[in-house]
Amino acid sequence: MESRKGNTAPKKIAIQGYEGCFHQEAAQYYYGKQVEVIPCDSFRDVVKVASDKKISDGGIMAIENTIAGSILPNYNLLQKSKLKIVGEVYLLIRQNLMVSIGVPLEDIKEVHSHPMAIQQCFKFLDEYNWKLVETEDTALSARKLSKSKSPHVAVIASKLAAEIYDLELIAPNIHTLKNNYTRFLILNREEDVVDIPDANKASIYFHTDNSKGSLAKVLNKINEVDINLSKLQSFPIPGSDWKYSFHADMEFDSRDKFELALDLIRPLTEELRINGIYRKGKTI
Ligand SMILES: O=C(O)C(=O)C[C@]1(C(=O)O)C=C[C@@H](O)C=C1
Repeated sequence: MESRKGNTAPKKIAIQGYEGCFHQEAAQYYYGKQVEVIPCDSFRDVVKVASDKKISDGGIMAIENTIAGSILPNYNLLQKSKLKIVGEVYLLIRQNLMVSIGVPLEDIKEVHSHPMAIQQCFKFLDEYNWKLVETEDTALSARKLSKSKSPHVAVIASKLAAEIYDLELIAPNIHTLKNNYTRFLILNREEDVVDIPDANKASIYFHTDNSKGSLAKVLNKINEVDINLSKLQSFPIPGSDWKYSFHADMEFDSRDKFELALDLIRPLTEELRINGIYRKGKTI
């Protein structure tokens, strides 16, 4: 299921950020414009709210970006939660520098934004001697600036945020690479997950006994059944003296191949968990 646009009742979806943030854009793409987003200050809060069926129908969480890389703590949050990945969205991110109306570039002393947004603009920011201030969210930073009207603060956020909060876009498209994409995961509670018949992607978590060649054996089996390993992320297992666990994303053209891969790698792993079976996301 790529998109749930057209479904009747608007979904209540936990997102990281506020009106005008990139998570909202991802939510509107996946669930349709009528989606009711529940703004959260942190990814931890997204997981908490998304896990609570009295408050929400799930959540959306950024997981990686083509410039700034993986958001590693989010893999851990996912691992500890009972949430499953049911979809994904790849969103083109355009970062812009904005100020209170009339503030010239020379007067800027500080730039406020989400750490991932700041990281996406280092090439531009390195040309100035501004203090970089990490905040909860791009759009919230814009909202705060619209209230404080500080003549020394600039914000990195979307064009939409500049419009909503009536800020002046002083430098557009300041992200380091044109192809600046963020991948967002669509998360549902385990009990609400329905089987997606045309699923062609899965995310798994596993660790081996850490013996020589144990990871290579797992990867060889995945290759043998003609599955494309689209991402492999390692993490230290806390308290294990430098042993590692792995999160793998796999793309396949038949569900049978994926099930076969699981059967083949299960005996080679000490723990194997399926974090989600879903349709590969579109790039928008
Ligand atoms: O601050 C926002 O607008 C967000 O939606 C967060 C976030 C992220 O977590 O990566 C989303 C997309 C961009 O990569 C920058 C920031």
